[in-house]
Amino acid sequence: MKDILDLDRYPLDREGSPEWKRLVEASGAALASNGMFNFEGFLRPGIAERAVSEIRPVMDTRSHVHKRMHNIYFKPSIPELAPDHPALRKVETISHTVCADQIAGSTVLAIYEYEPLVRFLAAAMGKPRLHVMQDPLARTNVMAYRAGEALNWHFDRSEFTTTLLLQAAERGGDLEYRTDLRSDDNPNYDGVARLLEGRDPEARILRLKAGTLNVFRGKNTAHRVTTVEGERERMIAVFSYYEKPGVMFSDEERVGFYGRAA
Ligand SMILES: O=C(O)CCC(=O)C(=O)O
Ligand SMILES: [Fe+2]
Repeated sequence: MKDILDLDRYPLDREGSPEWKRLVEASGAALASNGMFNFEGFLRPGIAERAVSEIRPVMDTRSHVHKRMHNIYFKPSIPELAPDHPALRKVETISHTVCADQIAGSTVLAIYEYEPLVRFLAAAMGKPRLHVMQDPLARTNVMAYRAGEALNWHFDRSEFTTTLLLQAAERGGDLEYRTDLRSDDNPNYDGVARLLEGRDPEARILRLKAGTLNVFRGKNTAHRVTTVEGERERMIAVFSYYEKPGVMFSDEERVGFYGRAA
């Protein structure tokens, strides 16, 4: 793994050492204050390109194309909102998904399963343990966005999202986010409406470099990936970890996300 990840800069493999503890502390502090942390240069030079070349053949021929209109909640309705409330404004998402079962033996899956990474992430997130997902499709997804495509405004279902950018778009394809737009006890529908109308001055744009690991607290921070422009597709791996071992999606969830149950 030391040829794949920059373990000199990010000493995940030295659990318990002073430098490991410093990294856990700094990452946890960034999560608390900024809602995210980024490990730029997490992948050694040339590794992102290698990972992309492993995935490109299946991405080009067998990825699942997801194109749909949805609201920021990914729900058909919200009981306390009228159907025409501006917080329910629909937006369009288009992406291409490759599932874990299509990339067996890949560099990306080896990183996902790397036990020191799983242990480090748990420590940074303040959890006793994290586990890889058991679901053969959902455990890791690689998403591609081509010119004109975007992942539109949403809140995440899980508290944290862990991604690894493999290839950046020439332009666009940036992570735009509005920190703490809502909270567990205040849905702030008017604030959501303002954001969707493009009138929230607190929305920020983050331009990630290929090879960066991003851990993001997205449950109450609205976010989107802006529309990709140019020839080069944006390609990103999304890692799913859970506090419980053995997590699986239902057949319905798999069909909904990937167009197939197995
Ligand atoms: O592609 C990204 O940078 C963000 C992904 C994301 O928001 C998600 O998977 O929920
Ligand atoms: Fe998200």
